[in-house]
Amino acid sequence: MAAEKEEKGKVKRDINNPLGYYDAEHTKNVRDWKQLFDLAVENPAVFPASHEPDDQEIVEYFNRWPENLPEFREAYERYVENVKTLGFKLVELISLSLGLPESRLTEFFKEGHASLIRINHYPPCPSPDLVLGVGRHKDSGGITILAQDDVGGLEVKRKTDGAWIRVQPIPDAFIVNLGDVMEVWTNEKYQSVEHRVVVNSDKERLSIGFFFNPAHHVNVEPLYEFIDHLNPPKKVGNFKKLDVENIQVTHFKLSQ
Ligand SMILES: O=C(O)CCC(=O)C(=O)O
Ligand SMILES: [Fe+2]
Repeated sequence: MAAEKEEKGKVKRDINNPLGYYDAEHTKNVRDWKQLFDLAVENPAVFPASHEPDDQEIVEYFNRWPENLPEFREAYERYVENVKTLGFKLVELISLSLGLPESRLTEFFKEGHASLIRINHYPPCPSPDLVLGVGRHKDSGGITILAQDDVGGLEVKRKTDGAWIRVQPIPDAFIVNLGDVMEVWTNEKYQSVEHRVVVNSDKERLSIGFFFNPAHHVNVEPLYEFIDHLNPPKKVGNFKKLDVENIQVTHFKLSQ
């Protein structure tokens, strides 16, 4: 147990680099019942230095690799290559489903997309009615491709009546969520989905999210194809300016 704590300490997020292990994530100022490990997808990973809209500065972050798990890096790199390919494919299909050319949206992900992988571990919780694994939120980027084990706990909010609907785990299947950036591009034709994670008292749960984010220099605004006199632009702004939480790297609250 002590050795495990020491190993986690070696790969812990710090003030200079928000990637790595973290166990004090907050959603809407409430602490989540989970531990996480964040990794960048591109190398180097380039992000805005802050979420101030006028700040043009960028920063590069490096991944942390656990010393005692040499096979982790190789497995990660293989996973990333494949999930990235799937991400580009899905965004092409989303473009086509909107009546746009196949590459209309993927062009925003070229030249260093700011994508992240987050590995979530939700330990069993003695009071599952009092806390959430992750509080309600929307993902900020383009799309999220989520792998989960067979325990369950993810819930999405149904837009028609606000009810929380459990997403039943399906073996070997991914869950794909639309994020805020997709909602802005499509001028709200496609909307990001609110979701949360509930925990339980007897089983731990694992999930891995791939957050497919456009490149840091992309100005996220409604595409002209979705603007006309009946549909004025609903949200304008920069990716950095969006009211994001949870995954935007510049938005992380650092504990030290
Ligand atoms: O663990 C899950 O199923 C979802 C986690 C999540 O929503 C997130 O990390 O943004
Ligand atoms: Fe999420």
